[in-house]
Amino acid sequence: MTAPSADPLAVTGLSVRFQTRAGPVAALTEIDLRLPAGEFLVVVGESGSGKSVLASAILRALPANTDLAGTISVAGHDLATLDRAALDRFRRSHLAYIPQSPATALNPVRRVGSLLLELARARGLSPAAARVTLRQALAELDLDLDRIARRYPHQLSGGMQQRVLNALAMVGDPALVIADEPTTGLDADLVDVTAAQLRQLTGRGAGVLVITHDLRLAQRLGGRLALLYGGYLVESSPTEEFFAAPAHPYGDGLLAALPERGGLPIPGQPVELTAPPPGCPFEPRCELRIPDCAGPVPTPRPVPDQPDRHVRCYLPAPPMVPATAHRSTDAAR
Ligand SMILES: Nc1ncnc2c1ncn2[C@@H]1O[C@H](COP(=O)(O)OP(=O)(O)OP(=O)(O)O)[C@@H](O)[C@H]1O
Ligand code: NI
Repeated sequence: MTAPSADPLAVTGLSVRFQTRAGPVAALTEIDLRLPAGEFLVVVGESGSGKSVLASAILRALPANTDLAGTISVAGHDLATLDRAALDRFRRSHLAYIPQSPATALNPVRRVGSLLLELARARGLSPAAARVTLRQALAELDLDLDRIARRYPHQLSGGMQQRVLNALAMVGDPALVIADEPTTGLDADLVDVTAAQLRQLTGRGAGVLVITHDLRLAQRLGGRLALLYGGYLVESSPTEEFFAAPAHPYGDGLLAALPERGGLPIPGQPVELTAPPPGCPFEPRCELRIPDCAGPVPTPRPVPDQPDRHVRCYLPAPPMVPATAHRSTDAAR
């Protein structure tokens, strides 16, 4: 069912609008993304920037009050063309999804063991193979399949639920793995194991999309980084190059907010998605703004001399300086 040469994920011109009583919420606007096999795509951005909506859009799990424009292809398939049953089969067999709130992700009336084995078998494994793979993935995360098998999901702690879902992603050969904050509630050792497991998945050829607040985790995973702000993809860069010198002023601000880089929070408030500014969404908070930034929204363009980086920014020479360098004057104020 998978086209062999297709990327695990390709998103073109994706916009998502929620119709609410307060008016339309512009959760995502004109997003283009590509995730090749065997690579990481790390999505970062502050709370409300649209990260989880992106995951839901890819999974076609958005609520009914949603207008979606653009195309999303998973392993060469446009899921919009599938009916409910085919969509469900496709998701179970080709996709692994680690949701942001594991508590609501596991069927509350099913015992953990039989639920996990059923989900593992949907990825095409025999019962025996499913059991072996699950047992091993759980053991790496310090969980014993036999000890948790007869429990119900609510009888597991939040951290255990997170680990159960992370382990499930390791089963079979999903073409695309989407992990929304996979390290929530895990201590440093388990974060290490989780990073290693995600790396195993890329090693086996999966495309792995990781959504995270944890910039250190993003840096460790590498691959490419997609920076969201107010529902726009404001920068797309190799992760290493982003951390060396972000191209977008918002990226620069995020890094400057890290404790080890000065801990200066970005001034101002996130975008009001029911009434976004007419220009660049970051303009009201941007210390480097120029008159152009007030509108219209800049289109993505390659960073000068770095064709594998794209930025939505009017600055003729985007920051591209080691983060915090131009903020030192603020710190001295
Ligand atoms: N069903 C919905 N109806 C209306 N607005 C919604 C709906 N779902 C999400 N939103 C809004 O869309 C925006 C993006 O939400 P999203 O959950 O993607 O943020 P996020 O980047 O994942 O944040 P966090 O880091 O807190 O998880 C938010 O302003 C949110 O309130
Ligand atoms: Ni989220």
